[in-house]
Amino acid sequence: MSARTPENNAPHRAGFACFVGRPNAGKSTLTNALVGQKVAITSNRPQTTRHTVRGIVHREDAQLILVDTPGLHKPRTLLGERLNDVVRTTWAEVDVIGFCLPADQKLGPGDKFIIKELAGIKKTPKIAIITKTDLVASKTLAEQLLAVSRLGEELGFEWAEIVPVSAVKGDQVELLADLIAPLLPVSPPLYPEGDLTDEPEMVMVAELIREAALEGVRDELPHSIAVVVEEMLPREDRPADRPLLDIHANVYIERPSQKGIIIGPQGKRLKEVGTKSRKHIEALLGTPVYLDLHVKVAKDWQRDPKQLRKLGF
Ligand SMILES: Nc1nc2c(ncn2[C@@H]2O[C@H](COP(=O)(O)OP(=O)(O)OP(=O)(O)O)[C@@H](O)[C@H]2O)c(=O)[nH]1
Repeated sequence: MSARTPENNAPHRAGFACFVGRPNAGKSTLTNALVGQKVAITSNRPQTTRHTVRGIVHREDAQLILVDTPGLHKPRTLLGERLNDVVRTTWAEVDVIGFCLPADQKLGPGDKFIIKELAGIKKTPKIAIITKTDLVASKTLAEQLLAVSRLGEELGFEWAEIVPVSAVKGDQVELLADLIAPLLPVSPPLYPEGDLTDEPEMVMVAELIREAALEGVRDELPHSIAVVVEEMLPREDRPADRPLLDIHANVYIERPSQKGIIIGPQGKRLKEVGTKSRKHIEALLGTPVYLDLHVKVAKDWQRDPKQLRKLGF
């Protein structure tokens, strides 16, 4: 395959970019908007992105592989420490780092903590992305642009670009890809066209179930939920034009007392979780799915290295 695009003879580029920023900054939504399909997990609850999900943007001139990391935060548990390690490892490996700052939130200590860490990664170009621009007036946006530019200066580095975007409205999302592309190394595509992610399907399915399970539950619960897909098998004896994929998954919680919250009265909540996540899974895999969900207690799994490994951390 040639590493040049036909029209302008510019070399083809390919590489990795990751979005960083405080929880809820809009990183997953932006990844999805760039890729054009739901691959990253979005939620209005902080720190729901556990796995490094990659979205792949295929363009004529470049291939952008987006690595979505969990938020960097003060570790309270073994899981927290592992998450921070994952973040730092990712940062050191990518070609471009996009720092996401929501337009509707003041630049706070959390952002400064992250930007300070970024300043230490000298070689990698850093783009400041002001997200959720649809939520603010242009004056607020202008102030935010200025604030982030000044903070870079204070910390002794210059942003390669500063871009305002709205992933929800699709404003400037294409422009962001245009700006990232030239910062990637000259390279032929690294993934076959059509691949949107290389995350194993079972992990993505587990994330979709976890996302549905998190919706509307009490604040202390999110960190206590883990989902493991035990089995994904095509149902036998189905006509070729009516396939069915059987998926068996376990939803793990930490304490027996949390069971009721997840399952709900007469199993109503769990049923809703199943219905909702099944729709997303079917859209992702492009096949009808029978989803079998079980709730299990794995006592204090966040503090137990053995259990963490079993649950995929
Ligand atoms: N209005 C508006 N809301 C947005 C936009 N982008 C994201 N959001 C919302 O902001 C919330 C957080 O978005 P996510 O994409 O999950 O944020 P994240 O940074 O990936 O969050 P973590 O996974 O917790 O680190 C969700 O409720 C999104 O719908 C945007 O462009 N406009």
